[in-house]
Amino acid sequence: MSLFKQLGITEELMAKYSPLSQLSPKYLNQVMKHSKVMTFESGEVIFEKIHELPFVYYLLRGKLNARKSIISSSAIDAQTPECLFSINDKIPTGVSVKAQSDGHILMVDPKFLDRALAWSEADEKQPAPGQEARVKPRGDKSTSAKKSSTPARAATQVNHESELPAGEFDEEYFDWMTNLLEFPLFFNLPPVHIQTLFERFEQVCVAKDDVIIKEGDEGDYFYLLVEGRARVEIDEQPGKEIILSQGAYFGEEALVSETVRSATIIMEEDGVLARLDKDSFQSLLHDPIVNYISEKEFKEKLIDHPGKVEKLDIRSLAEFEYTPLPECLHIPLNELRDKIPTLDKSVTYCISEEGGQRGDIAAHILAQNSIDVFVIRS
Ligand SMILES: Nc1ncnc2c1ncn2[C@@H]1O[C@@H]2COP(=O)(O)O[C@H]2[C@H]1O
Repeated sequence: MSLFKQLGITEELMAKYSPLSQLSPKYLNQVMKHSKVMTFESGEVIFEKIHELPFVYYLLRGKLNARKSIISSSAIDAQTPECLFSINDKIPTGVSVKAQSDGHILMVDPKFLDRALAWSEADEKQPAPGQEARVKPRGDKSTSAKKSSTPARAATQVNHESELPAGEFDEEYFDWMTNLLEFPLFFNLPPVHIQTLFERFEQVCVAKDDVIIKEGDEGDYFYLLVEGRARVEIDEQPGKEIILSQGAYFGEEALVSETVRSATIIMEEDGVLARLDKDSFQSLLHDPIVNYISEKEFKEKLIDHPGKVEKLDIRSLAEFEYTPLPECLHIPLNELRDKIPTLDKSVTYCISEEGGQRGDIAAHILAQNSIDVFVIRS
């Protein structure tokens, strides 16, 4: 029997802990697969004058004593509600931790947890049923893009004969692309990137029922829906109808958060896509859109532009309540789209570091809505 089973460490149990409680079952399962258990006996020294904690630690059973100095120490007890959060903030630099009883700790890989949270949050974006594209098309609806005569069956099996060589778009298509560049997503692009962007986009003809992206697959391309409609299907939300129409784009989340695809995208009708490979997306779209600043630079901005710079925390309510950030606006990532109208477009929002990779997804959402945004990273 595995140690997890022996100690009763189940997904059901871990779903009570924060922020693990925000993960849908499939992501929680993955996080647990990337976790380890540490058992300890009463009197054992678990951490000796610790400098950096390599894991996120959850005390599941037992009592610990964190000792700063001969006169200063604090108890950590698995039975208390505060242990439903990680105990990392109770073990600052230089502290030694001794077990007061037998017990065990779950050690979670912080990077993997961060990704899983970003990935899970992305899954939870729930636009109203039948919600249309995030980017509305402008210009002529028609396009003379060449159509595939043989339907493609999957993203990896698209009919390559139907692709136009990179950069060879017909005139009408080029107009459509030019219009697209007026949309907020492309606002911050350095002009030099625009031409390269045209060159790197590949045009792909697709047929009704083609699976363009499959949930759980590795991210490879970013897509624009040039013609036709597509359906978004999310395993965790069966029956929910999300339709993307001409002008929409998709496939950015796996590339932004470096996780697998958060949804399946299926063509509702014959259509045309423009796709950009991962590296080009990263260098031509992601990097110019998601700008990072340090905490020091953020503070300088606050002084230089009084009232026009605000820190934004996109963590969940539970995380925020447990470790609130002073003077910080809090909007959980899964509510951000809905709250866009409440944001002041004359303000630059700086997303706090605590949100990890979810901050990058938030930056994309804000940038798409013409809001100036930075992500704070040390
Ligand atoms: N709720 C949603 N509404 C619209 N598009 C979505 C939604 N969830 C996921 N997507 C898109 O579906 C894509 C699936 O692949 P990615 O995770 O790379 O990026 C995802 C988004 O672009």
